Amino acid sequence: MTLLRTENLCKSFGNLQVTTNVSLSVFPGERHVIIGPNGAGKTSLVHQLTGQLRCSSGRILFKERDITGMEPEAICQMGIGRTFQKNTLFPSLSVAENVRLAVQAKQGSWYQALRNIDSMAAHWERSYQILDQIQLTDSADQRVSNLSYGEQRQLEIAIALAAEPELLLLDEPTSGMSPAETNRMIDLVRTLPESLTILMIEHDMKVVFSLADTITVLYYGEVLASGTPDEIKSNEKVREVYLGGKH
Ligand SMILES: Nc1ncnc2c1ncn2[C@@H]1O[C@H](COP(=O)(O)OP(=O)(O)OP(=O)(O)O)[C@@H](O)[C@H]1O
Repeated sequence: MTLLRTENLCKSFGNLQVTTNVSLSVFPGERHVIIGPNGAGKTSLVHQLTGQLRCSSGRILFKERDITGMEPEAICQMGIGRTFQKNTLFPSLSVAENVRLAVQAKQGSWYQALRNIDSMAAHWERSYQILDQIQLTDSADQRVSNLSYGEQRQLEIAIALAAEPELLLLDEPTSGMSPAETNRMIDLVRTLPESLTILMIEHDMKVVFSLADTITVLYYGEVLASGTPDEIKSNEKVREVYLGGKH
C-alpha cells in the first residue's frame, strides 16, 4: 500500500500550467527524491501536498484518505511534516528552545504546559531526544543566530520531526551548503529511522544518488520518468533533457 499517492494532479497559475497530470506513489519507508530543472514545478508540487497551494484538479491520498484541499495544519496533524527552502527559525532563542516550541505546538498549548509541570518536563525531554537524533545536542544552549548555516538547516529538520510525521518532506535540504555540510546532511538523513518516509526535492546529484530509493523526474510540470536510481541514470529521455549525459 502506498503512504502517499497523487492522481492526475494539476495546478495552473493563470495560463501557466505548473503541474500536469502528476501521478506519484510514495511507499512506506521509501527515500523518494524529486529532481528536475529550475522551474520544473517541484516546489509547487510539494506545496500542494502540504496544503499550502490548492491544486486545480486531481486528488492527493495519504494513507488512502483523500486530503485534497485540506488546510496545512490538518495535513500536518495527519502526519505529513515539512521543512522549507527558507530558514524559519527563531534566531534569538536557543537551539533547544526552538525545538521545545515545536514539541509544545504538537503536544498542547503553553498555558496547559504551565499548569502541568510534568508536561513541561516531557516537552524538554522530547526536545533533547530530537536534538540527539539530529546530532545537535552539543549546540543545545547556543543561540540559533550563532549556528553555522548547515547547523541551522539541521535544526529545521529537528523542528519538522517535533510534529512526529510519518512522511517528511524536505525541500532542498542541502541548498547553499558547503561540501562538508552537504556530506553531514547526507549522513544525518541516513540515520533517520527507516520507518520515517522521506520525500525530498534535491538538485545536488551526489545527494540524490546517495540517498534515493526512487527518483521522480519532473519536467515542465510533468513526470518525465520515475524509477530506481539505475533506471533513471539509464533513461534516455532523462539523460537528454536533464542529466546531460553526466551520470
Ligand atoms: N504563486 C505563483 N504564481 C505564479 N507563478 C508561480 C507561482 N509559484 C510558482 N510559479 C511558477 O511556477 C513554475 C514552477 O515553479 P516552482 O518553484 O514550483 O519550480 P521548481 O521546480 O521548484 O524550481 P526551483 O528548482 O528553481 O526551486 C515557475 O515558472 C514559477 O515561476
